[in-house]
Amino acid sequence: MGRSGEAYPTVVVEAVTRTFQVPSLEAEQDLGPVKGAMTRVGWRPKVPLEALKGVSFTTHSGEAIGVIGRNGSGKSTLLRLIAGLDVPTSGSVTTTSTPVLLGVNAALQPELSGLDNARLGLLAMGFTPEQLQRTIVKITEQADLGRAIHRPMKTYSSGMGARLRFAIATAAEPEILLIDEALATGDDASRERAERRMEEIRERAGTVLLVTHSGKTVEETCSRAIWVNDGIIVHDGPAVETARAYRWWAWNIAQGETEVADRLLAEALRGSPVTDRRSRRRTAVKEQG
Ligand SMILES: Nc1ncnc2c1ncn2[C@@H]1O[C@H](COP(=O)(O)OP(=O)(O)OP(=O)(O)O)[C@@H](O)[C@H]1O
Repeated sequence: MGRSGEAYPTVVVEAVTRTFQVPSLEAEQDLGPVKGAMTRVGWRPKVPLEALKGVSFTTHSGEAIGVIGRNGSGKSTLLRLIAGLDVPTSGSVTTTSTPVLLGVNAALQPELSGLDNARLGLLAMGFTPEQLQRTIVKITEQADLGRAIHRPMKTYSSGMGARLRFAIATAAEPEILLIDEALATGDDASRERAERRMEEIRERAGTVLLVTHSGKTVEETCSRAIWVNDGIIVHDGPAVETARAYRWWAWNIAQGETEVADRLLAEALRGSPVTDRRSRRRTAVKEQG
């Protein structure tokens, strides 16, 4: 929120598309008799892959927004575009300040200790030596790795690495924090600490965008959620409502109930509330009993 307490826009995504040109064996089949000659000279036919097909939304100060969707739906591509690590094929992304992207693969050095990685991370983010001293203490507390902070990062479990990355990225107190699945690997205690930290960032009028497959994480940590499927936004609304609609759809996919899933997707796209018929049936049975 601004000084007046009003929420203000922090990220504006307008009609964004992103098309990748990807080599495809399928396209090679279509070449017919010239296929052998063409591929022998090292040429590989490419097909366009539309990872994002016209996505628009605006985030505001003080919002924590979950971006949910199944594998390959376009979530990470969207986050990379907002971070400025990639450019849209068409459309635009505008941000009020430089976002900090915290990814599971954030570039930390496996041979260096957690502490040295934290120092390097802060220097890369432009911290002065005095600021660095103060912030290192905060990172050590947030990561809560005990003496392991002095060990090389290559000896860390994936959850320990995730905790350190989260602590480094949030120490910068960014106005816009982008998190790609980093909370998924932590245990309950570290997830709670991470959630508290996200809450602090929101309270300082920051915006947090969290990419995840987990509808549950979104319900627990976010105020709003954007459900992305096949490069388009299916639903953008309150976190609990959107995450439940997504989870119910994903459950039906997992059960092989594709017709129900297709109907739910169509309803969500139309903006109508997605009915959880399963829970309604259970309630009815309970009432009868
Ligand atoms: N650099 C790239 N080159 C070619 N195709 C890409 C590239 N990055 C992403 N894609 C494709 O774009 C689509 C969306 O990928 P993206 O990584 O954004 O999905 P996601 O929703 O984050 O998936 P996941 O949940 O599995 O991480 C996928 O079909 C993927 O194969």
